[in-house]
Order: sequence, then C-alpha cells, then structure tokens
Amino acid sequence: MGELDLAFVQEQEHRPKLSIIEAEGIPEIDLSPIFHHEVQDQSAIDSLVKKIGSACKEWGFFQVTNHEVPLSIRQRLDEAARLFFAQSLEEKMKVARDEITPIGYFDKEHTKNVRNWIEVFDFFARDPTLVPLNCDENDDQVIQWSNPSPKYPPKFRNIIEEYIKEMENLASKLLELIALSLGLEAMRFEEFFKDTTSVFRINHYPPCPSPELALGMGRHKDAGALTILAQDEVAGLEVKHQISQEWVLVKPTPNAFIINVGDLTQVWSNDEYESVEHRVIVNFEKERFSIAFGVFPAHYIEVKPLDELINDENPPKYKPFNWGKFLINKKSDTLKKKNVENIQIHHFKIA
Ligand SMILES: O=C(O)CCC(=O)C(=O)O
Ligand SMILES: [Fe+2]
Repeated sequence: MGELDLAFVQEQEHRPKLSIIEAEGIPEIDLSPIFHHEVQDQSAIDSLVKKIGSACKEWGFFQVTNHEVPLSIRQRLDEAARLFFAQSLEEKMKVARDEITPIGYFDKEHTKNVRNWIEVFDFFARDPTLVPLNCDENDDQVIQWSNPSPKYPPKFRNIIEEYIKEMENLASKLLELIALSLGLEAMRFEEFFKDTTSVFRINHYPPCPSPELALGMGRHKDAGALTILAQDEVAGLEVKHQISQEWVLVKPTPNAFIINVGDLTQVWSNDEYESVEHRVIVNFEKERFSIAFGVFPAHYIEVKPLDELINDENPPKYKPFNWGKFLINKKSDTLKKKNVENIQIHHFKIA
C-alpha cells in the first residue's frame, strides 16, 4: 500500500480523535468455573452467568481469561500469519478473493463504502460452506464456497484448522453462558449452528502514512452471533461506549480473547443485548495483527426474536429474515464502494 489514496479518507465526523480514551470499563471475565471441575460449583457458574449478562448489556463487549485455548496454538498462528503477509503481493494474490467467493486474501475491503487500511485472509470453518446463490428471496438455489490452500508458510492451513477447532469449542461454551444469562436453556442456540457458516479471519493493518484520516476498519457492527477476537500488543480496536457515546480504546491483555455480541444475538434477544459499534484505528509506525472468529449459523436459519423472550408486553421488534441472504449481502458490501446504504438489521425492524 502506498501513500493515502482518497478512497481511504473518512468523512470528518468519522476520523479518529488524536486524544485517545482507554477503556478501563470493558469487563474481564474469568472462565475457570466452567472448566476442570468434577463437581461443578453452581454458585461460581451462576455468578459467571450474571457477569456475562451485565457485560452484554452494558458494553456488548468483554474479555475472557482462563479460556483453555492453548497459548501455543495462538503463537503458531501468529507466526504463520506474519510470514504469510510478509510475502509479495503477487504471492498473496495467488490465494485472493474473487467476485464470487469472498474468501482468501483481500486488500481492497470497504466498510460503509470507504476503503479500509487493511489486508485480510478469510477462511471458513466448514469446507465447503453452503450459502445461497444470490440475494433474491424467491430463489432457493445454494452454492458451495471452498477454502484456499496457501502454499506458504508450510502447514498454514493445518494451523488455521486447529485454531478454528478451539474457537468452535469456546464459542459453544460462550453461547451456553449467554443463553443462560437470557434465562434460556443452556443449549438453546445449538441447533442454529449445525451447518455453520462461521468464518475465521486474519486482519493485518500495515503502518499508515495518514492515521488521522483513515481507519483500519471503519465503524461497523459484527453480523453474527458472537465474535471472538485475539489482538496483538499494538492497540487499535475502539468500542463505542453505550452511555457516553465516546470511542474508547480496548487495551490489549496478553492471551485474553475479546468477545462481542453481534447482530444475531441482538435480534434473538429482541434488543435485550445490542450489537455494539466498533472500529480500528491505525498507526504511523507500527503494523498490527488481529484474528477474528465470527460465529455464524447455517445459511437456512430464519432469524427472529426467540419465542421465549417475547410476550404481549414485549412483542417482537424484528421481522424474520434469512441468515444466508443477509450474509451474502454483507459480504458483497465489503467488495467495493457502492452508492447505496449497506444492509443492516434495522432494515428488518418492525416500526
Ligand atoms: O482488528 C480488530 O481489533 C477488530 C476487527 C473487527 O472488528 C472485525 O474483524 O470485525
Ligand atoms: Fe468487527
């Protein structure tokens, strides 16, 4: 990437602030009560569920520690990611995204029609992943998206697959805790994820000549049920604080994962939990890496507020919509600048 092209320049109101507020408030939650207990300590689990519930309500974001994902896997992936992105553009383009399949290497990503200062590598948890052929509501044809096999670094694919397994285990645990925090059965969400469309992604933010004008990733909300994010020691993620409406920086905690609830959790919970806006600022000197795992259901899932959470006083706030169509719409919005507003869950809101 060279000097800053106009395509990257954010409108004045969305440019990063020079004075940065660090988020002290993002709760750090210890997951040890759900691991390694022959006899489970119910009061420790109840208190964990409460903490998760308040974090989801107040922030939509929290960090988890003692999550049982081995540090060695994260380190091997980090090393491999650095080797992959250090290659020439020509090499990376051999596993590039194309117009049809939004997977592999991509360096022209857009958020809300502004280009991001980023290069990414996307990979699906299932190979192949089934998705609708197009956004047409009356067309039920399905296609397969298949993962690329980068030749370098050696074993890159295996390391990614190993990491994805860990993410899927952690995701199921977190979904159980979130279900309990909403007063639902622990396994309430499980059926949605049988044929998951979950996606793994490595984000690489190179140093940027004008970090005051561009963003690594423009303000957005994550589409899925949850995102599990590993960030390196270079800070950059900013979260919109619900109460003050200020952007606050999420300070890196070594070996923790940052969890945020996405649009689907917002709809399923009928707005009890909200998918919170976040963005990534870039750095003049330092590159930054993060690894995101988006927990997504099967393409055929009809998304709507859960029956148990609605009643006469709290009627459904969303019309049902199909996850697969929503997903491919979202993916096509990142491909290039469009002249229309990108798809959002509020388009399904019942007035
Ligand atoms: O790089 C980060 O810290 C956040 C990335 C992000 O928001 C995403 O991948 O959706
Ligand atoms: Fe995100």
